[in-house]
Amino acid sequence: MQSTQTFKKYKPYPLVPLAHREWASNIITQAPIWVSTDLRDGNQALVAPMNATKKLAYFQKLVEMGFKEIEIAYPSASQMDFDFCRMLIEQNLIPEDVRVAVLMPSIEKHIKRTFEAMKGAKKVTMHLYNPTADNQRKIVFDKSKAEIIALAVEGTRIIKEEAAKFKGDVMFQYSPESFSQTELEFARDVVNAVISEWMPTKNAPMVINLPNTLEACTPNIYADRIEWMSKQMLERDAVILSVHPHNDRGTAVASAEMAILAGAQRVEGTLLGNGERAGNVDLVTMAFNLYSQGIDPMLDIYNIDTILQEIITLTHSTIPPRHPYVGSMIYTAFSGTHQDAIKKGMEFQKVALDGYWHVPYLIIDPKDIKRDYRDVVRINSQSGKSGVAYVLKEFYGIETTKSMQIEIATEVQRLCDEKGIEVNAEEIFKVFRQMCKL
Ligand SMILES: CC(=O)SCCNC(=O)CCNC(=O)[C@H](O)C(C)(C)COP(=O)(O)OP(=O)(O)OC[C@H]1O[C@@H](n2cnc3c(N)ncnc32)[C@H](O)[C@@H]1OP(=O)(O)O
Ligand SMILES: CC(C)C(=O)C(=O)O
Repeated sequence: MQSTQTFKKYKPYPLVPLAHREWASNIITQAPIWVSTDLRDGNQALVAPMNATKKLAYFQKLVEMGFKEIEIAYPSASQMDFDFCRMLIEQNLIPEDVRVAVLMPSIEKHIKRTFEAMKGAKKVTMHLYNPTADNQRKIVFDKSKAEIIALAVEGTRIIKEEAAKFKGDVMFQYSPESFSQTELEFARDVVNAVISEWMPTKNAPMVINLPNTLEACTPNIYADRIEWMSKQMLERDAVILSVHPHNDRGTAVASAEMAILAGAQRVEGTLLGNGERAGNVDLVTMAFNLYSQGIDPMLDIYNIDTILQEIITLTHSTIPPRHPYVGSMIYTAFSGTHQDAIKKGMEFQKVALDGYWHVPYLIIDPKDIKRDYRDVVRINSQSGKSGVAYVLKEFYGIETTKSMQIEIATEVQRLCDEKGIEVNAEEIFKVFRQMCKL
């Protein structure tokens, strides 16, 4: 093995001084406020960002799924983004119950341009961000902590001034971008300075969004940070605490879930986790995680295969076969003992009286998302007699005795070994016919 010390250039992530940690004893009992950022954060990561026609088709899918808050653009970034906002507003394409969100930097001309883009919108979230992490302050902005706070407060002040003239309902959102690498005390100071400038009330709350911009710590530490911030924030009752997890360490879903345990009320993410680098948090997986715990996900995920087919066409992406809940292989077992348990579980499920799902190895009932029970078992050299019996029953309605199953499975196994790949139902039926001399 090559000897290398390069790992030493990475600093370990600091622990959080949390005296009485509460989140670890909590459970999730309801869906958070979902915010899709597919059309902004998701879109900015595509090789070919969507044009207005594609964005509109995507927007309509998000509405169909039941999203009530959708980040649609960074309007001051490009004419395309600006025009997309105008199109939605002027053609009255935003349903009454949907709030659209737009992102802007703390730069006066950008803020004014953003308000111009949103003129006529009935419900809008004006989302201000500026990076706050040490490396951003020093390297990118060459600003002191006090200057970074001043930048955030000045942006807030300008938005407040513009919002006072705006006809629609404005929700203000602030993100200390790169929160995940910002010293906690400083993140608190920036956020509290912004809250003090905006002065939200219980009846007119604002959003504080704490992004895991570059996911750099384990989900438990992110949760500690969220709980710490939640306890240190001014006007907590007038703040909707939001999170925006990214997936750099591959743990965005866990981070988001633990953040909810720690007090987050709102989650920003994308369908299938599209987004910068390793992506944003995957809201489809999050919604199904709630669903599989008996919690209403508050999103229409029942036609998810149809919706996602349209989404991946728009973004030129694919769904990995092992993607949780929605991959093509998620409800399929090849291995014999799993197939045996599934077969027995399916039989038990037919007579179960308690209304709950009991089938081993299937996280949810595939029928809930209109998948076919036939695909639950596929046969290769790892399969056994129960699997073969399952296929004969599902595809041909053939009941087999245990001794027949052993005989057929032995021959099917020989065939699989010979072919080195799975055998299909037709081939299994052929073996059955030969054995039974039909
Ligand atoms: C984590 C996120 O996803 S944040 C969103 C990221 N999305 C995007 O960047 C897409 C939209 N961005 C853009 O269109 C452009 O970057 C713009 C219009 C914002 C700025 O464009 P330009 O003026 O050409 O500068 P550039 O793209 O190089 O951006 C860097 C400048 O913005 C400043 N800046 C970056 N973020 C912010 C912010 N939130 N508030 C204020 N200034 C900012 C940087 O300090 C730098 O300023 P400098 O030129 O004085 O050094
Ligand atoms: C602007 C913020 C919310 C962002 O996109 C991020 O931090 O990833």
